[in-house]
Amino acid sequence: MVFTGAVKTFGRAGRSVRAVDGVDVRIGRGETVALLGRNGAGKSTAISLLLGLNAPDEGAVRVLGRSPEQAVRAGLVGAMLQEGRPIPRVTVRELVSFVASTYPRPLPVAEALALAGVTEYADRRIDKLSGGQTQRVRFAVALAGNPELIVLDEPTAALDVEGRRAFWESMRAYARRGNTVLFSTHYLEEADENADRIVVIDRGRVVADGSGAAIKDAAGHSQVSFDLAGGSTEGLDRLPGVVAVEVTGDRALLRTDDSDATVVELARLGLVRGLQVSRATLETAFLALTAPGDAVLATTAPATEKETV
Ligand SMILES: Nc1ncnc2c1ncn2[C@@H]1O[C@H](COP(=O)(O)OP(=O)(O)OP(=O)(O)O)[C@@H](O)[C@H]1O
Repeated sequence: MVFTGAVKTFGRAGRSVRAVDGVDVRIGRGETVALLGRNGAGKSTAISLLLGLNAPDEGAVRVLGRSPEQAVRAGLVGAMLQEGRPIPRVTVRELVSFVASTYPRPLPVAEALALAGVTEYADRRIDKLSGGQTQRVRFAVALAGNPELIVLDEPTAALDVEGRRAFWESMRAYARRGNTVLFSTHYLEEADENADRIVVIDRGRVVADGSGAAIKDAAGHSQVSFDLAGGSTEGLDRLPGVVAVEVTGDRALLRTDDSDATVVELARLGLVRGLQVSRATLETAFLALTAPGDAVLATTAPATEKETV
């Protein structure tokens, strides 16, 4: 799956929004990729381009070597979108069987039900299920055609903790079969826990692309603080890794992109009283990347060695 300089603008000249503003992303076969961004960042619009629901104004989007429309028509792409269709008054098994019958090479129905974790209530009517159960039925529907790529737009938005856990377990079982997954979320932990790679999107642009660890390293500085105990602050900004120094009262706070090196040098200097280290989190990185105003542009190595979907 490849976005090449993709642009999608809504509205007329003068009052237009570039919802997707020059996106270049390549996803390899078998990868699980999270599209992470705040509300209105452009995630759903990017997904609509991928599914052929919208056409890019500029650039191109290709899926499995075809146009998105062709890939969807060939049953190669399954999707679970935000706006739920009305829930039919049929059983789970009836719905999944019907959807499977419309594809050229569907999954056996029992397999789709098992993968989505809905076997237990397969003979219940969908309109009698809980929100979490319904969401997993929607996942079973997306799997029914045996797609190679599945696209999930904020799949766990309305789920409680247990519902989320169960949902991600199902998603990972599907990914382990060698399939490709792209999901959007604004939950950082979900992206970090369930994706091999995170693409952070902000104001329609990709502002970071890499593993959770790489994004943390690139944009989220660790903090090292210690008591000055009356000592001087001279030279602290030149310690290894240090990118910023703040002093509050008698406490120094160093922002560093290599906390180990900073701590080793502080220890050598004997500056260890009340020493505390807080590691960069994906959250600090995400906030830095999507800060209002000029975003910190930090794109980490996106190159994938896997065959492109
Ligand atoms: N059909 C449309 N007409 C006009 N503007 C739109 C349309 N769809 C999206 N937009 C605008 O494009 C921008 C990106 O929206 P999009 O829905 O892609 O973001 P998102 O990251 O999916 O947000 P959320 O997390 O809230 O779902 C927003 O400013 C939105 O208002």
